[in-house]
Order: sequence, then structure tokens, then C-alpha cells
Amino acid sequence: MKKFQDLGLSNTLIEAVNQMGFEETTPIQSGTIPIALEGRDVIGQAQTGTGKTAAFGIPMIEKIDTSLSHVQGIILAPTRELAVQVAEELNRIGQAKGVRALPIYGGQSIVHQIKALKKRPQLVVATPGRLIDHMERKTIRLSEVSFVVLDEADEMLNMGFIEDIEKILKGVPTERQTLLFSATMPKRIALLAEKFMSNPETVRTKSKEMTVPSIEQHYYEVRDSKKFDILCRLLDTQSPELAIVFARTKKRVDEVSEGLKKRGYMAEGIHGDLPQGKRDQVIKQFKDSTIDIMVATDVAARGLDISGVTHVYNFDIPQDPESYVHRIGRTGRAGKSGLASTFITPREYDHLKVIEKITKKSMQKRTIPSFAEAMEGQQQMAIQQLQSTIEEQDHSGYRSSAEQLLDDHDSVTLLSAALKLLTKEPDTTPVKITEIAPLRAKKAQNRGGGGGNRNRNRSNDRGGRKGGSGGGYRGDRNSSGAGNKRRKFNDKGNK
Ligand SMILES: Nc1ncnc2c1ncn2[C@@H]1O[C@H](COP(=O)(O)OP(=O)(O)OP(=O)(O)O)[C@@H](O)[C@H]1O
Ligand SMILES: [Mg+2]
Repeated sequence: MKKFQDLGLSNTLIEAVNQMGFEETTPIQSGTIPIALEGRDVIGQAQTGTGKTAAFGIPMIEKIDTSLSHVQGIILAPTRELAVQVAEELNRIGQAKGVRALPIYGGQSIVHQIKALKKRPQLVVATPGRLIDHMERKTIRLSEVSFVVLDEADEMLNMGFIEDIEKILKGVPTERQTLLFSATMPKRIALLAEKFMSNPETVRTKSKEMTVPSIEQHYYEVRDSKKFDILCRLLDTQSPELAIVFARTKKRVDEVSEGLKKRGYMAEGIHGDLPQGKRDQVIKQFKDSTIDIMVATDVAARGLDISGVTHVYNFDIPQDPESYVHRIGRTGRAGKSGLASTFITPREYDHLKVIEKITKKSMQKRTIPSFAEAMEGQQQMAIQQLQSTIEEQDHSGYRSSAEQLLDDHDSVTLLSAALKLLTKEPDTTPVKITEIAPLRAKKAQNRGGGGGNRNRNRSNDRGGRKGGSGGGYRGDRNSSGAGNKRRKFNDKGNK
């Protein structure tokens, strides 16, 4: 492992990353930072949670000239939440040097963004549609931009952002450095590279699998109508610290999150049809652990870095291997361990095999825990609560009551009753989730190293501009009337 000191960085930057708690570089960072510092275009592919943001952020910030007061770097990201997060990380890296990053994205007041742009951030992290809005309004000047980063480049292609990207890059000087990063690089990424980059150097981390070894991967074979009860049983036996449950459609996300709430779990749903305020609130609650389960469409599959996510559940198997890789990559980040469980209905077995083939990693089949095991899991939680109360809290005020109780009952009876009270017994409140058809396996041909699936089914929460989503879906332009209508069309059967 290399140190940041070995990469040719200034002391300011070295101190900044040390302040962030980064002691050693990750392989993608030691692989790309020196090349990017030389001024070369870079394509960087490395597994989820391995520090790609800093891999492009550090060299870019190193090369920013703080004596100039115009936008020098543009970072494009597919979703609003990701734009916010990347800007936060860049601000941390750039703070000591005085480099500021501003996120701009659809769903947030444009007036507010115009004001913020006037404060002259050197870096702008944007979703493509909103950046174009600013370009058209002439509220941003890109004529001095010398860095462009495409984060999650393949997803921006999937979402049909290619024309937007093209438009943006036409507004940026050709004398620039272009960096392109993702954990997955389907072959057609080459198109982007050819079109928008100049003689790029590709850096891939060496591992065979597309997923990190710190994520344990299981699958459960379960009928669609049983998924919800089984999910609850897994939550009860595994007691995740923070969990993300991915479902295929917005409607499923609503139904599953409502169902979980009905059964007493601290859960909320997030998808592209929710107002931005609500999306922000859900992310905040999840980060603060006010809720411990976030039910999401693929809108939350890419890039989000939320520490403490110990479990990912694929309530519905994802459409394609790339989506699988990114979804489960919300756990097991920065070397931490994680558990990813995927539900497949009996007819989705072939689809599972396609995912395994592309990711070069097999998932272990697990048997569904019994009701008694779920009960046992909950009891264990109660025992842990009791033990941490013994160790960490002052319970002296309860001693005299305890002694009185012990006069009348034996200690085992008393403790059993207390445990029963503390245990959240599995809740069986009826919950109905509307059934959906199984996914059919797509042929694994033509996928190359990372797969490619241009004609993906857009009934889930992806797809950006092409195909008429109006971009409001995930990242982008605030839905105008027309955009809304088109979006509904695109969301057919998916509300
Ligand atoms: N050298 C390092 N040492 C320790 N932690 C690091 C280092 N570099 C980055 N991190 C941390 O690791 C986490 C994951 O980083 P990041 O979000 O950049 O991953 P990523 O590779 O972009 O993942 P994804 O493919 O999911 O977008 C972040 O919390 C980041 O601050
Ligand atoms: Mg990332």
C-alpha cells in the first residue's frame, strides 16, 4: 500500500487527506492520482467503496489555481443525492487549500443556486440537466473549465444523458482534462471515451470479481407473495444496524416501506417521484439512524456512501449485473464488512446465474429462517439491550423495586418477564404487496468485462432524458409540466 506522500502531492493536500483519516492510498488512488497529476485523461474502474471520489478529487484539487475566481472543474453525477455527497467530499479535501465545490441539481431552487454560483466556487458538481439549465440561462460560465469528471459514467449513459453530456462538453474548452470513473465499465463506455477524451489511460484494479470480498453474498428462493414476511424475518434474525432494501418499482418501494412501518420498523422509502425535500429528509434520517431501514429504487444504488450500512436486501432481483454490483456496494465500504441478500422467485434462477456469471462471484443459497429463529433473534436483541444497560447506564434508581420484586418472585421468573417485555416479538400485522411478474434472464452475450444493456427496461427508477423521463426522475431538471407528463408515460404501471 502506498502513502499519499509517495504520489507527488503538495503538503497542503497530504495534510488534508490525513485530516480526513486516510492513512494509506487505495489501489485506485495510487493508480490514478500520479497519472492525473501529469495532466492525462484517465478512465478509472475500481470496486464500490474503494475511494474513487478522492481518486479524481485529490489531483483535481491539487491542480486548481485558487488565485482565479471562476469555475475550473465540472463533475457530473447521475443523481442529486450523489452530487451533494461528492461535493461534500471535495469540500473536505479542498478546505485547507481554499477550494470550494458547489452541488447543483434539479429539485432545488434555481435562484438559490444562482446566488451560490455568484460566490465563485472553483468546482461545480452537477446533474447534467440542471447544469444545462444554468448554461442556457447563462448563470454559469464554463469557458475557463479545465477539468471534467464523469462519475458513474456508465449510469449516465444508461439514463440517456449522452446528448446532455455532449452539449455540456461543447461549452467547455477542448484543452481540458477529462476523468471518467465507475465500478462498472460496460464495453460501450468506449464510445464515451472515444468521443470525449483524449488518449485516456485506463486504470483498473486487478481483482477478478466485480464486487469486494468484504461483502458476503447470499440468495433466498422465495415466492413473490412471501417476500414481505421473509424480509421481516430476516430483519428480525439479522438485526441490521442500517439496511437498504431495494425494490424494482416506485410502487413497490411505497408498499414495502409502508408495510414495514405498519409492523413497527423504523423505515422510509426513497424514489424519484418524491419531492426533493422528502428525498433529502429520508437520507438525513437514515444517516442519523433515526430510521434504520431505507427502502429504495435504483435511485439509491449508485455511489451513496453511508457509513454503518451493514445489510443490503434485494427484495427484487435487479435488472442487470451492473445494478446488482452497485446496489450491494452500498455496504462493505472502505474495508468494512457487509451482508447482501437477494430474493429470487423460482423463475428468476436463470437471471441470478447471469448476474453470477458477469460478476464472477457466486451467491450462496440460504434457507429461510423459521419463525422460531426470528423470535430467537429478537430475544437476542433484548438480551444485548439489557447487557448494555447493565454496563453503560445508571440503574441504581431501580434497585429497591428490584429487591422488592425478588421478595415475591424467583430471579429467573422475573428476568424472563422482563425479557418478554423487552423483546419485540415478530409482528404479523397483515401487509399486502402487489405482485409483479418475475424478471426474465437476459442473455449474457456481448457484455464484455462489465456487461452492457442498452435497452434496459425502464420501468424501474432509472432512465434520464431519452425515453422521455424529462430528467426529473433521478438527477435532474425540475419537472416542468411537459416533463411531468412524459415522466408519467415512462413510469407506466409503476406508480
Ligand atoms: N485512502 C482512504 N483511506 C480510508 N478511507 C478512504 C480512503 N479513500 C476514500 N475513503 C473513504 O471510503 C469511502 C468510500 O469512498 P467513495 O465513496 O469514494 O467510494 P467509490 O469507490 O466512489 O464507491 P462507489 O463505486 O460506490 O461510488 C468514503 O467514506 C471515503 O471517505
Ligand atoms: Mg463513487
